[in-house]
Amino acid sequence: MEFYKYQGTGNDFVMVDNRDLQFPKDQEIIEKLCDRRFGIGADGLILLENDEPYDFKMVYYNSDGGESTMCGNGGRCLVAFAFFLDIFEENCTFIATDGEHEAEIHNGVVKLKMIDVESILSDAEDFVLNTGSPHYVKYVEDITNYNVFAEGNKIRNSENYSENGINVNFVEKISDDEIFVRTYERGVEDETYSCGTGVTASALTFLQKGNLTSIKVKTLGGNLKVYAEKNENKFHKIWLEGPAKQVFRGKIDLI
Ligand SMILES: N[C@H](CCC[C@H](N)C(=O)O)C(=O)O
Repeated sequence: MEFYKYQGTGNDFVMVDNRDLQFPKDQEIIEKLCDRRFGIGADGLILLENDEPYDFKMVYYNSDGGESTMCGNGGRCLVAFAFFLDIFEENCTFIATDGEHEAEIHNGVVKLKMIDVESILSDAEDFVLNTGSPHYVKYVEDITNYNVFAEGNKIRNSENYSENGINVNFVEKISDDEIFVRTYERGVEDETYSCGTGVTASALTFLQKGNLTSIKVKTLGGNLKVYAEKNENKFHKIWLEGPAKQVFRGKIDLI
């Protein structure tokens, strides 16, 4: 099987052109392909499929092999992959588990439209919202020394969230228009170098307090930007922008 490896600010994915629908959608095979010792190694695996009238369809799996909800960085990488395959020229639309998305690519930077966010809930001083995947957002001090794995694992497996899981984002304000986000990801069950839907969720909790319509977001794997328009406590016209790169391509036997 031919595959491509992409990364979007360090969140990395095995990409497969599955327009012939030949890929075996088997949890053990996908988990093995994502294994960093016994397989290709990735945070997730993404299938590109056909789905008229859209330019393509996104099917996303976490590295535990389970099919999951929307992946923002994966969506950006899939747009770059579809562009590489000459599926579209500059702008595209695709369908994913959370609905349809528009996107554009310029010089390796992908701008992806995210779904509208109807509400931001509170859990004590923290926030809970869904940006295509479920996210918990907690503001902390000294984020570079914060124990993201231990604290993220605790919240993800706590009574309120253990059944369906949740991605846990830790945020520190850097300036009036920049935050730093680190994320413990559901289905990877570890910290990833960035999480697109998590960066989006974190950005919205920051934007809800002021009048900004965009914010810069630093992650371990690189820098992103989030644009959003507020309408009371709802957000729309939400865009996630950042680089998406093809790292290598290869062939692998699936058995
Ligand atoms: N692990 C997430 C999906 C991928 C999210 C992340 N990689 C992103 O870029 O949004 C979940 O199961 O909810």
